[in-house]
Parts: sequence; C-alpha cells; structure tokens
Amino acid sequence: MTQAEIVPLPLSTGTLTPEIPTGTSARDIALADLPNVVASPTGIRKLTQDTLGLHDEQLIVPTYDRSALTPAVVHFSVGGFHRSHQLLYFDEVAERRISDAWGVVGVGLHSRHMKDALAPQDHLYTVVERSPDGERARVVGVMVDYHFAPDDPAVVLDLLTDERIRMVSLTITGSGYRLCPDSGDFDADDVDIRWDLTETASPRTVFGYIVEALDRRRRAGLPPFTVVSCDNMHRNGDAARAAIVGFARLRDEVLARWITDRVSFPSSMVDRITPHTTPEQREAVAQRYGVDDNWPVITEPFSQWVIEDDFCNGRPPLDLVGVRFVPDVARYELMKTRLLNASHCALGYLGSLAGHTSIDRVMADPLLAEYAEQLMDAEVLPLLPPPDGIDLVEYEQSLLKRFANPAIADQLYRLCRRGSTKMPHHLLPSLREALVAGRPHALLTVAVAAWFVYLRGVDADGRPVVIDDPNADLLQRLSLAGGTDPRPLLGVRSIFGDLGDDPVFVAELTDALVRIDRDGVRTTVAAALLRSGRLHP
Ligand SMILES: NC(=O)c1ccc[n+]([C@@H]2O[C@H](COP(=O)([O-])OP(=O)(O)OC[C@H]3O[C@@H](n4cnc5c(N)ncnc54)[C@H](O)[C@@H]3O)[C@@H](O)[C@H]2O)c1
Ligand SMILES: O=P(O)(O)OC[C@@H](O)[C@@H](O)[C@H](O)[C@H](O)CO
Repeated sequence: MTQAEIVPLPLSTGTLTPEIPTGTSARDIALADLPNVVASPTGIRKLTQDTLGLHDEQLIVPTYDRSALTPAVVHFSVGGFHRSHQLLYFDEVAERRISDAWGVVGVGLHSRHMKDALAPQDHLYTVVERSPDGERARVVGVMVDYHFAPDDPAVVLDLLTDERIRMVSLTITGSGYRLCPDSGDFDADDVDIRWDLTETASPRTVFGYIVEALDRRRRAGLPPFTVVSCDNMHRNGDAARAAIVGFARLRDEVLARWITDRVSFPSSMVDRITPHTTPEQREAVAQRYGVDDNWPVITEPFSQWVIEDDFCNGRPPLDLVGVRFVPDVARYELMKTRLLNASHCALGYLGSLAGHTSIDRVMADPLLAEYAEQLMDAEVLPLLPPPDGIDLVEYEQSLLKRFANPAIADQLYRLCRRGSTKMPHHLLPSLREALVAGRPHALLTVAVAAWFVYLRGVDADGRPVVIDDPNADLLQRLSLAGGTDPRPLLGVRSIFGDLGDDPVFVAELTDALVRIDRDGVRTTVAAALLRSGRLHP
C-alpha cells in the first residue's frame, strides 16, 4: 500500500466548506438528551426517504435506488464507528453503481436508542467529516433495516438464516468476545450465555444468534456467512473464531467442527477516529444543513480498512472503494494498535490527569504533544515491522495531526474507557518487548503510571474522572490500596502477565507514581522526556 492510499474515503460529490463552531461537551449522546430540532422555525426538515434532496444543497444524498438494495450483511452493535466506517464503504459501492447486492441490516442487542433514532428516518443518517479546513456532510442510505433484537429474536434469526446474508460483521468491543486473557478460552460464566445454550430460539447474546443461525443454515444445506470482526483487537478474526467456536462447542461438537471447517473469520484492521456525537453537534448539523437527523455521526476525513482475503460466501467488492484485501493483516494491525490506540490510551490518561477533556487540547499542550511524538518515535515505532509500502514515520506524523484535529474534539473519556481490555493489547506489549530488548521505555512507563493514578478516580485537582471498565471495581480498589506501590495492581496477571515479576520495572513504575503524586503529571512527563534525552532543558 502506498501512502497515497491512506487517504480519506472519497465522497462521490461535494466540496469542503468553511468550518462551523463545534460543541465540545464531553457528554455521551442519549436520544433523550437531544434537543428537539424539528420544532425549529428555520426550515429544518426531518431526514426521511421522502425529504431526501430537500435539505441544504451542500448535503450530499444517495442517488441510487435504495429499494433495489439486497440485504447481504448483518452488523451487530451499530455504534458511531460502524456508521462512520463500514457503512460508508458499502454506501460507496452502491453510490458508484458497483453493485446493489450489498445492503446492510443493523442489529442492536443492548439499547433501543439506535432503533428509536433510525427507524423514523428510514434508516438514513448523516456523516459529517470534519477537518481544521472545513467539513462535508453526506447522508448514508445503504442501511436497509435495523432490528433491536430483544424485541423479536425470531425475526433476527430468520434474517441470519436468509441465504442472501453472506457476511456478518461485529463491533461488539474487545470485552464483548468473552475470551479469557490467560487461556484464550471462551468464558461461559454468564447468565445470558447459559440462557443461550438452552433457549436457542430466543438468544440474548451475539454468540447465541450467530451459532443458532449457522446451525439452521447447516441443517438446511445452506452455505455459512463470513464473520468479520471490526473491533480493535489483536487478530480480531481469530478472536471472533475462538469465541464463536468456543460457544458452539458448549452446544454441539459436530456443529463446532462444521463452523471451524466452513466459516471464514478474516482479521481486519479498521481505522477512523469517531467521537461520540454531542447534542451541540447534532444541533449544529441541523442548523447548517437544514436536516433534522436524530443521530448524526461526526468523524475525521481519514479512513482505512484492511481485511484478510478470506471470505467463505462471496467477497464484497470493497476493493473498488478503497479497502485493501491482504493475505495477512498482522503488520497493519500492529502498526495501528501500537501507534494509534496505545497513544490514545497514554494521552487519554495523562491528558485527563492534566485536566483536559479532549485530545486536541492535549495536543495543543506543547509538552504533551512532544510526549506523544517521542512515545511513538523513540519507544514504539522501532519495535514494529513495517507493513508493505507504508512509511511508519510518515504514518506517525499523520497520527499527530489527526489527534490534534480540533474540529472533532475527540473526548478523552472515550479514550480512557475499558483500559483493562485495551492496555494489554495496545500498550503493554511494546513495554514488554522494550524491557526484553533493553530498549528505552520511560515514556511507556509513565503511561502505565498515569493509568494507575487515573484508576483512583480523581484527576490531579481532585476532580472525578470516569472509570468505565468491565473490571472497574477491582482495578480501583487495587490502585487505591497500592498508592505509589504498583504491586497490588501489577498482581492482576490476566492484565499484566509477568510484568510485576520484573524488579527493575516495578522500581521504575514506583518512581513514576511517586513523581506524579509529588510533582504532578506534567513535571513527571517532562522529567521522563529529559531522562530519555528527548527534551532539552
Ligand atoms: N470510534 C472509533 O473511533 C473506532 C474506530 C475503530 C474501531 N472502533 C471499534 O468499534 C467498536 C465500537 O466502537 P464505537 O465507537 O462504535 O462505540 P459506541 O459506544 O458508539 O458503540 C458500541 C456498541 O457496542 C455495543 N456493545 C458494547 N458491549 C457489547 C457486548 N458485550 N456485546 C455486544 N455489543 C456490545 C454497544 O451496545 C454499542 O452498540 C469498539 O470495539 C471500537 O474499538 C471504534
Ligand atoms: O473504541 P475503543 O474504546 O476501543 O478505543 C478508543 C479509541 O482509541 C479508538 O476508538 C480509536 O478512535 C480508533 O481505533 C481509531 O480508528
């Protein structure tokens, strides 16, 4: 892949327009929180199939026949990212008249907010790409239906058994795979999983749905569908396979073997920074484009999707719209997770402790911006095998610009959530490799220290910070118990492995914790940069 290919997904029409003021509220969107834009007297219209084309002329709308789309993809857990990324690629396939055979149906499992938002607007929604130079907005039409599964599990099972469905994709988050970090085995210790093992016609989890549907397809002599994980995880396809086969094995060994033999689980690398939409942003979209969209998506211009070329029931023609199919995604995934996602974690915790709420503000702080650059440049990047045709230094520079994008003002609380599932995949492997190789790791160590302090639940000024983590209670308890002694937390081997057995690392981490408590986070970062020779007094 050349650097030129890592570019914004091209929109079919439309130009960049001057920037509008953006809201910077850190509050997550909930439908109930949103202002009732429809009542505005300014000629703002609801977004529906019938009103397409009647909004501001700058709003790009689908020009293809939506009613001709064949549902072929079912996506579980439609959040902001699925709507800013995968759906846009499929939309482009339809918009460029490449094929109308790849319509997408969304399925939600946990909250009906998305259904309540999308159903009244014919499953249309707006994606606004924002850069410091301007923005452009596009209505996406490729989602043909959406189901909130608890309303009618039978309908979702029928859909998944429909032979037109050739691919199932997932953004269920890293913890959603229920894989034990030590053994890699599927963790069945959950009331909903137990339910799904017996009540197969009314599942509650994604595993219950997928495995029951595959069983029905097998019995009916139908081909299976490909399962594409789009979660930021190491070898996400393998994770999906381990979870789905692991669940199937608890039901029926023969079925598990059929899935192993017949279903493809390509790993993928997905990238597009997509913050949570704020009520202020929704209001701004309405005012600017005259469109009353219940839940627009704000994102950056950059987008990238690399997938292993392994599809058991037809490959969507995504290569024609910028997706790269490769034999092995490992190097792309390592590049992205260890540079982008690890930096997100580090800057999330350090920035929060320093009192910031969005990453563009962190990057506007010269010391923390220097930290971000040196973390990647000096400590992470030298450990990485470069993917074909990608200049890692150029990639790193592009990340620094993307992080600094004030037009999307990505929320730090979003970057800080689920640390216990992200740090072990994104940041700790670099630390471990640096320790083994005797390479510099002071900046990685400061990031771990910042996470430990963050887990106490307050920032440097005593303001509360959000600990949104499946292991929040345990982590907070151990962090508070340890104080500047990291050993209680490091003892959680499912997260830290044997890092706590390394006395040199324990001493370095202790030192970083003492410094943060005594001198504050910025002084600690400056000291680490000085010690690593990366900041000149
Ligand atoms: N937002 C981004 O910038 C971005 C970019 C690349 C990848 N991703 C990945 O996409 C995934 C979703 O991110 P998002 O930004 O859309 O988040 P989001 O908060 O908007 O949506 C998350 C979705 O996951 C669902 N979910 C949570 N736990 C689940 C579980 N155990 N089983 C099934 N569904 C579950 C939620 O109900 C929700 O629909 C994450 O894994 C994230 O790493 C996000
Ligand atoms: O979504 P998470 O919680 O796994 O991670 C937060 C961010 O690092 C992540 O969503 C990035 O924005 C994304 O990976 C960019 O492509």
